[in-house]
Amino acid sequence: MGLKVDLSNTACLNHFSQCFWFLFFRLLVKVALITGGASEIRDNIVFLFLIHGAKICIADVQDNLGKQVYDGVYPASSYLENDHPISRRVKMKGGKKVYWRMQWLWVLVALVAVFVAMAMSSKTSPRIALFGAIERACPCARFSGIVEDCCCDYETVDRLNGEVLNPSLQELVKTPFFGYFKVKLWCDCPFWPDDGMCRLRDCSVCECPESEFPETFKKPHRLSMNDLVCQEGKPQAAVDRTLDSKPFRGWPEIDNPWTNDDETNNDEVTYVNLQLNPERYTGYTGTSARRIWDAVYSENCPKYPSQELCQEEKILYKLISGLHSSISIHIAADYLLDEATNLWGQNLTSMYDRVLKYPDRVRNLYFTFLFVLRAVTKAADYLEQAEYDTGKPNEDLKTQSLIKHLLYHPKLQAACPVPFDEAKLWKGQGCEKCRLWGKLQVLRLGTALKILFSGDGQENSVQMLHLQRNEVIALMNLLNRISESVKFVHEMGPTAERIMEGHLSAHTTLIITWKKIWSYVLKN
Ligand SMILES: Cc1cc2nc3c(=O)[nH]c(=O)nc-3n(C[C@H](O)[C@H](O)[C@H](O)COP(=O)(O)OP(=O)(O)OC[C@H]3O[C@@H](n4cnc5c(N)ncnc54)[C@H](O)[C@@H]3O)c2cc1C
Repeated sequence: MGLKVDLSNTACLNHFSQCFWFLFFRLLVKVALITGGASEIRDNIVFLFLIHGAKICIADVQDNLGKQVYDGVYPASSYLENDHPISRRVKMKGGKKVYWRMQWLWVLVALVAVFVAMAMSSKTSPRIALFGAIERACPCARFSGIVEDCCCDYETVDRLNGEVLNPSLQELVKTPFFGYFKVKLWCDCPFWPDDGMCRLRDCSVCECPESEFPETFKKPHRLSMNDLVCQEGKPQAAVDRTLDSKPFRGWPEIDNPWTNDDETNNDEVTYVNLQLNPERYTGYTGTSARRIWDAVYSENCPKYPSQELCQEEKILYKLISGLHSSISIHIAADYLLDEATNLWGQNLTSMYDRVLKYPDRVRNLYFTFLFVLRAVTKAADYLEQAEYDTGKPNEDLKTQSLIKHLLYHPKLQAACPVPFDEAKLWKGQGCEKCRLWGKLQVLRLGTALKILFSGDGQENSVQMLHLQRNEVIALMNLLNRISESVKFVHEMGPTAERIMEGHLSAHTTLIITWKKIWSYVLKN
């Protein structure tokens, strides 16, 4: 049959998409797509439905040759009216009942096909149940086994994070001790002139009045020189020491040699309430923001991804990348969706485009989490004995008990006692290479590095570790931030991937399907 139908005819297509059954079938196809049906079956279902819709559409066009083309909605029920070609044809074979039976047959066939597709895909892909409930499988089937260079597997990390770490950390960062951070927000950029301006109001930091900042934080505690044991004639290197039986000796005001920031100059520092300054989308984008990341990567990992990189350099790269992933996840988790209405929410597309699409970035996030967790557990004795005094005794007791709960939780001890084995790295004295990190200006990671690579790597060393109050605050907040990112990836990652990958394959499928319809129509 040499039927010529112009499928680009908009009236036809309008009518096409308004057909009730076609929409219903399309819904079923969507379910098949979301559940990740095997591509062959999925294509055929789409093809089948579109052909059915096309037949109705063709019949309409045939029926209206020489008449005015339809305008507006043509409801499905009108197929059953007397003057409609299909219902007329159906009536000749027994009237409306036969027609309806035909439609139910279609529905039955469609449902069977969808369930077969779901069953076939269930072995290989994470699932969404038919009515929207997310089945909690592994975060992404791709991430299983031991986290590279670490001593725990992905499943354990997700479980421990969900059951122990994240809930405790969320509580901990709300306590007064961990809620305030002393920071020098303004300093000259050593790399290029920068006005530090960004587009959104949300970019600016909400500083807190000095009166709100705990009094105890303002009294400096200087270590006596007896506490400092010189190493290679550099007193600043002497603060890097492993732990002894009485680790905590008050909060010192000594600069961290692993970072460039000098927060000890009290004239220029401001106090921020971290709860009022969540890490989220700030509108800091474009070349300015990207330039910073470029500088961070090129300064610290100039040869990446060359094979010549030594283990230490690879670790440095993974830490930066993991931190970068965590920041990107937070931006996506709390995004300004509509500036006009000030609507905030999750942006799963951004999360997918910036992080999930690149499995290495997810792996680096998990790696950084375990690295920082190891720093925290290694400093357990120190952190347990530290004073969390903010002048609010009840709150401070709670802080102390939360710290103990976190550090000595039996599940953590049992499942992941040594999240990362730093003993395999930086065995030599001094480790000038590691001091590259000083350029990072990232106090948080700097603190983790300071704990992990203090002293000469001997577990029994009696030399001392001294942490600033600000460093401990930064460290626990960092652990919490990465814990949030890992949790978000675990909970929302599969949905984001399914939506994004579904979109991509839906577009591809549609193009292929239109081609099939076109050649089918031409042949018949
Ligand atoms: C320290 C720091 C903190 C920031 N905090 C915020 C914030 O709180 N809120 C906010 O809105 N913006 C923040 N920004 C800016 C934000 O990180 C992005 O730079 C900005 O949103 C622009 O993003 P982008 O998509 O252009 O790519 P960027 O995130 O700028 O990435 C630049 C390039 O780095 C590579 N890359 C990206 N991610 C990774 C990864 N995980 N591992 C390896 N390579 C990667 C890619 O090639 C990418 O094109 C921060 C930037 C920095 C440097």
